[in-house]
Amino acid sequence: MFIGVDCGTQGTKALVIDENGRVRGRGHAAHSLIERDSGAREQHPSIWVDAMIAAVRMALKEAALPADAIRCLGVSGQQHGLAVLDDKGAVIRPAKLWCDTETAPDNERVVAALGGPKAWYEKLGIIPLTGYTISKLAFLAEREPDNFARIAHILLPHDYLNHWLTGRFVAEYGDASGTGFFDVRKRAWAPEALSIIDRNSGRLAAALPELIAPDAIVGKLTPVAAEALGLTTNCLVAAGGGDNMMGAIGTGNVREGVVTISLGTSATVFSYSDTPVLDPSGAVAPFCSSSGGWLPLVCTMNATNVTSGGAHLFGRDIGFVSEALDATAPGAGGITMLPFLNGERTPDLPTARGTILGLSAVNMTPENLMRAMVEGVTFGVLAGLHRIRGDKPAERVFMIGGGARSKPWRQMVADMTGAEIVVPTGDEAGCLGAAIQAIWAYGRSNGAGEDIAAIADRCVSLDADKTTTPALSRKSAYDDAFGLYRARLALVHGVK
Ligand SMILES: Nc1ncnc2c1ncn2[C@@H]1O[C@H](COP(=O)(O)OP(=O)(O)O)[C@@H](O)[C@H]1O
Ligand SMILES: O=C(CO)[C@@H](O)[C@H](O)COP(=O)(O)O
Repeated sequence: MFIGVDCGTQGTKALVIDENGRVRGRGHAAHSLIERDSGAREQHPSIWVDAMIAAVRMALKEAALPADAIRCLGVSGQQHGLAVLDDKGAVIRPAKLWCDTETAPDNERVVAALGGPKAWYEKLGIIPLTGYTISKLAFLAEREPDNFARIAHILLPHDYLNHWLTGRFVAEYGDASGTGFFDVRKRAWAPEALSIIDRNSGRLAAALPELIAPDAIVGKLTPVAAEALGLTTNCLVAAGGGDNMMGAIGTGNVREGVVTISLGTSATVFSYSDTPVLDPSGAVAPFCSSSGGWLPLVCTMNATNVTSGGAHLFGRDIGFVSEALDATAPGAGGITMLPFLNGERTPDLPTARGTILGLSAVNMTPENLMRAMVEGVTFGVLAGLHRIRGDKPAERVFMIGGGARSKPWRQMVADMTGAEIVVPTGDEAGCLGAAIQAIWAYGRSNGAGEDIAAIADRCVSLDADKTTTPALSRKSAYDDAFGLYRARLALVHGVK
């Protein structure tokens, strides 16, 4: 038996599976979020640990297995967050998250310091956008010098959890490729990027965790971790990775041609590649996969935070998202929402805020407004899909994340993209991917040579009830609404 844990923005999920991917138990615990008007979005790493313990214990209880049945555990984590520890291993301050836009001026400074976007593209293959880890380090150097001076360890969220589980400081390529101090072509740390932040960059370079391969074992659970989780110290911990990298594995997106859309707090679109995919515009993130290749990805910062916020605003629960979509027609009666509540990464508008356009006395209903929020989020995904696929339409797309639970939202994505939408069974693709990677790493540690694609083929199955066929009759209404969205985006923000 294997466990996959996914530390997302709004909560931690856990899944116990057998070696064929059959789900034996599941658990969940919510996270709180520190939000400030400045664009700050932060979480204390201790809440990730507490939520992981609660989610794993819940999943184990449902699985009703003895503690020693679990061979290996893998952790998937929200990307880009910065956890900094001092030389005693204590957390210095709350982690700034992937959706933190307070660091927008720091990112501008970082990009300029190496010679601008073109120089970044040529030297490291990546152009930092607000949200990547490097601007968070620059923020600490500039605005919190006392905290900055104490940094002895730099960790991403899943690295922090791996450290708590095993005592080791390690990172793997996929998640590390989203830091901005990583050379995505060479798959190695890039200390020259750290020298932008601190002339004494040797100190920061020494604070980086050791890089390990995605099929490596980090170590065994420490006695403290084993006791807290209800497992034994024989349980191994796999490398884990960023949540999109694990979502890729959990949808079999480990070979070319597969496309995945994730509707979590963020929305992402990604598709595996055997070779680096580098974008001189910076809009497609040139990340590495956690299965041995690369994972070009487009991320928008505003997805289910917008839709759940909307439902809350109307005094309703999350079911209102589906109800409103069922009650209204494509185009939301002419209302467009530019949903940039957190500022936005794609398009690159970190200091933007949300806008609603096209209201009239007739169309201004809670249902139309809710639909405009969902459409605004989904148009961002559609634009991302076009960037990833160019003019090659996708015939089939995996949809994952909390938003994939909504039937009419799945239909909307099918209708807009013209693709058949499929959803993996088990509901939690990030957890499933982490557990599949754990099977892979456990096998390797025992001398087995099974390929990750073969394990994914065995473990990923489709939830037949959720397969959704596009309705061509709605396509032109969505094309018109997308045209209006783009025109209004250009009008308000001057971008295409
Ligand atoms: N049936 C549903 N319809 C629409 N949205 C949903 C539904 N179920 C869950 N969600 C949304 O999914 C969110 C959680 O998604 P998840 O992928 O777990 O996010 P994260 O990984 O960022 O924490 C919830 O906060 C909620 O907004
Ligand atoms: O920043 C990115 C990807 O580059 C986000 O996708 C985060 O990884 C957060 O994921 P969710 O909490 O939305 O799953």
